[in-house]
Amino acid sequence: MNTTVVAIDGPAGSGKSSVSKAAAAKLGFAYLDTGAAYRALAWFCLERGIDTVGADGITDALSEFDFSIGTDPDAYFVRVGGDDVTGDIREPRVTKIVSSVARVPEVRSYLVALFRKIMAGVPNGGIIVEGRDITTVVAPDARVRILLTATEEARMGRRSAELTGVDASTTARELSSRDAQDSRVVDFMNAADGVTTIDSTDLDFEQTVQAVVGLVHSAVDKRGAVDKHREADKHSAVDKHRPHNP
Ligand SMILES: Nc1ncnc2c1ncn2[C@@H]1O[C@H](COP(=O)(O)OP(=O)(O)O)[C@@H](O)[C@H]1O
Ligand SMILES: Nc1ccn([C@@H]2O[C@H](COP(=O)(O)OP(=O)(O)O)[C@@H](O)[C@H]2O)c(=O)n1
Repeated sequence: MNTTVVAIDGPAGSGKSSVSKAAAAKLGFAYLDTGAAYRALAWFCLERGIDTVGADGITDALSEFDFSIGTDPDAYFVRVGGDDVTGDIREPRVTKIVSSVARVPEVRSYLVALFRKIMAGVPNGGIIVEGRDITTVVAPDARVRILLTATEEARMGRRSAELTGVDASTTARELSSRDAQDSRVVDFMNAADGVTTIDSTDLDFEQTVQAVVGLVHSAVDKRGAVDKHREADKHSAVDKHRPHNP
């Protein structure tokens, strides 16, 4: 079966993870959170006491980085070796260093290859893959490519609502400096050619999920129509060339 790949990029707090997971569940698709892999590697470096200022220690760590992730949107998990790190990778100490880990070219090529392998092995009819470079690097040929945005104010408001006990202005400062650092590696603020922008600033969560699901449905319907057309053309070509037996 042909897997429908849906690629979603966007800045921190735009709703990539939560919206992609909910949309995947609605569509019966798999879900791949690529940011979780960068976070898990950052967590692994902290556990091992690896210096993340220089790139060498991080690159060396890749050979021992035993990462696994759940792609069922209803049974999401992130593991490193025998440790379930699903919650730990969201800790502020990980968020603080993740961009330093993600800027290393060897890390990016290693993880991009891993993402493609995971995408190729999904059992479902489709997969939603979300991150920063999915529409441009990981899956530029995806059937549906989306840039999910929201104003900085909306994104910061959403993120600080999630992080209880952390001062809102600290969250805002950290989010904007992480976006700035990440933007130096890949452009996820501007839609590449052929990428559809969904601005969720004035949409609630359900409306945003619906916008993604709607784009997927129309792309799949369009593809179905093209396939039917091709099939009809094929048959008429066969009929044309069939020897006429009176
Ligand atoms: N359209 C929306 N309206 C309101 N809240 C939203 C919307 N989209 C996402 N959220 C909430 O914003 C927060 C950040 O979303 P998240 O999926 O973690 O973003 P990202 O993965 O892009 O960093 C979550 O609490 C999520 O439920
Ligand atoms: N495709 C991706 C996904 C994430 N990342 C990095 O991983 C970090 C964490 O990603 P995330 O999606 O979990 O971040 P949030 O937007 O959820 O806060 C980002 O800040 C980037 O540094 C990346 O470089 N490329």
